[in-house]
Amino acid sequence: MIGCVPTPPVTAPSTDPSADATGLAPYDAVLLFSFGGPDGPDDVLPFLRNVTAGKNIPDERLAEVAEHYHHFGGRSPINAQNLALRQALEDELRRRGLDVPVVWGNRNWAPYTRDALAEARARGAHRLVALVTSAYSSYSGCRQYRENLWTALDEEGADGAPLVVDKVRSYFNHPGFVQANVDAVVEAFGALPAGTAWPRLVFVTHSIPDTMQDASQVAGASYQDQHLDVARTVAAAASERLGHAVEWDLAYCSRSGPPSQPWLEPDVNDHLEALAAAGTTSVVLSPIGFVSDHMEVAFDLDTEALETARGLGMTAVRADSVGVREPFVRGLVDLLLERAAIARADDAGAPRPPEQTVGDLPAFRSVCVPGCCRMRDGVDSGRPAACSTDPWS
Ligand SMILES: CC1=C(CCC(=O)O)c2cc3nc(cc4[nH]c(cc5[nH]c(cc1n2)c(C)c5CCC(=O)O)c(CCC(=O)O)c4C)C(CCC(=O)O)=C3C
Ligand SMILES: [Fe+2]
Repeated sequence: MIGCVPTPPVTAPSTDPSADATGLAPYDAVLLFSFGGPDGPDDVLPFLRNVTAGKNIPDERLAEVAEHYHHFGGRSPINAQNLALRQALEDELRRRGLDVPVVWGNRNWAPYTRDALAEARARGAHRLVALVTSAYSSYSGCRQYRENLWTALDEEGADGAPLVVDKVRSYFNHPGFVQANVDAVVEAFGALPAGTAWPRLVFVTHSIPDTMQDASQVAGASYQDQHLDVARTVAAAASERLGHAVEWDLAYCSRSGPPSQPWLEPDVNDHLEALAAAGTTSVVLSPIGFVSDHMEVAFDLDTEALETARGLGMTAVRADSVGVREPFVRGLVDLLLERAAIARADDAGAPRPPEQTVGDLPAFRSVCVPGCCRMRDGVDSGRPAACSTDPWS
């Protein structure tokens, strides 16, 4: 009936690829691969030392970040969130008749990557597919995970045949991730108190050093451009759902280098001040740079940025990150199946299947090119990394 046509979903309904009998073959386990976080006050300092080893982070910044964790009882929400995601993935895999274990490992805290690989081996796995809990490509969200994985594979496989691990592409422009963000933004608009002025939508992500931003372009589109692509797509879909044009910006949080080192700007707090000065009285913050409401969201946004907004007399609501929202979890399982179909095509020397995307950018590579996401423009981090065609891997 004309006039009752529902808004087309961002996710194009697809035939369920798991209907194909090959399922996740050649993979026999899934690695949920994350950052890690402290489980109690005694973990905070050793965790921070793990994260910042070899990094140029001033001591004052470390002390300040330790305080963020202690403010929440010395415990990051990230581990419980990863357990919930693992459960949601297992449930969705079972729902589709895909019976493979999901093991969980972190770069910076227990359970470590190496332990997860050992668990997968104990459960009979030989070849794993890894899902990184970072949707975007840069040294921090791609290569650093692959370097850690290379080391963990080397250590875990020291006494026998190493496991093989392939990685799902950076999935910022996968329909499931985008759809879950659209849903969260639309809900956040609905959560503003009645009578609030039409808000500005401020997308937020983790700041990175300008040098890392420059280096990220090797992957095809820079870290910043990946976010701008998602922001545009989410804002357009949200405008359509809300029946009103949404004006948006991209701002950054969690900068941590020395002040002399340029990082991506504007900082979300500075940006809120600029918006207030220009007459904006209400905002929705959408943390598109993060997949769960971990410490960077709980502290930098919910504690700091919302406080800044209140101090400026603004009405502010934070949209959820994608977490275990259904379109996101479904999308991750679609990505696992997509990666398996790519592996089968590559193994057979056959053409790869099409990959689903939304927005203006193409699907990112499943196997990174040499030097992908290297730390500094023109200079490799000098460490071998898994899941790439680097000559040493
Ligand atoms: C792009 C990006 C993501 C998103 C992609 C992804 O999710 O991977 C991310 C996520 C996270 N970052 C996290 C925590 C920290 N990040 C730090 C430091 C840094 N992050 C960076 C970038 C990113 N970080 C960078 C360029 C640095 C400087 C040092 C370096 O070059 O690596 C530091 C050191 C102290 C500080 O200076 O803040 C901490 C404690 C947690 C855990 C939260 C929890 O515990 O709940 C998570 C999920
Ligand atoms: Fe990469």
